Amino acid sequence: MDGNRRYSKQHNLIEGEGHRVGFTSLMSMLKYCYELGVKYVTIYAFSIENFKRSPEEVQSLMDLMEEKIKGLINEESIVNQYGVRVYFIGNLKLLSKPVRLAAERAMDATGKNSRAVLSICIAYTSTDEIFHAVLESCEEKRDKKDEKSVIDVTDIERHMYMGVTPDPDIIIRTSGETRLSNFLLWQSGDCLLYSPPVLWPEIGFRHLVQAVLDFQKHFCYINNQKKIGSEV
Ligand SMILES: CC(C)=CCC/C(C)=C/CC/C(C)=C/COP(=O)(O)OP(=O)(O)O
Repeated sequence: MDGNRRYSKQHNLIEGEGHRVGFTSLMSMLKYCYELGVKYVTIYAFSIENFKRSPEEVQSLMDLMEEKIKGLINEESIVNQYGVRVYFIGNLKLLSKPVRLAAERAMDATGKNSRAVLSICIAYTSTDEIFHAVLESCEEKRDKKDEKSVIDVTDIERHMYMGVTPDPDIIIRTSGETRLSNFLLWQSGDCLLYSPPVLWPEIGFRHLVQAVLDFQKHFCYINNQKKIGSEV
């Protein structure tokens, strides 16, 4: 969700307002996704790197997160309207207690929803996720005194925070940026990156449709290549 602060500046809004408008865009995009039948959506809401922003900005973002996470479990929220199970993904120990508790409550409250899955990456970076997964895999081997003492890829994947969802088909990053910024590096090997030239608060239905069309074009090409036996 790139570009919230630039949107604030461009529209002479007070600092932090861009993130509020960004949250409204997020809710609209989720509604479009669920209406189109997208079952898994993962959002990059706050990276471990984001903790390096000014203490005031971090605090105001955490306050916003707490407020919005609590709102997610209201009866009329999109999450409940569409039967969405929510996961918070990342190094949740790094969050303040109120945000962590709100996240845990939202995961509990939506635990029985099964029509779609929303994974919210918060205090997340991909390298941190991979490091934790490798560490936990090694500890598991050590504790179980497994005769097969070497870890393999399936061990690491079982311990990924993202183990609750399949690998993504499309990553959408706004404001024309084509960097992954430490997001889903392990999971995005075969993924389309779509980068519309708008700030996150300006994203709309047409961008989602374009992303899906690009994806379909890309995979038609790959499937045709497979049919004629070429290397992809
Ligand atoms: C509960 C829940 C899911 C809440 C989400 C709240 C929300 C909209 C968070 C976005 C935070 C963020 C760092 C956005 C990136 O824009 P930026 O600050 O990097 O903007 P810039 O690219 O213009 O600097």
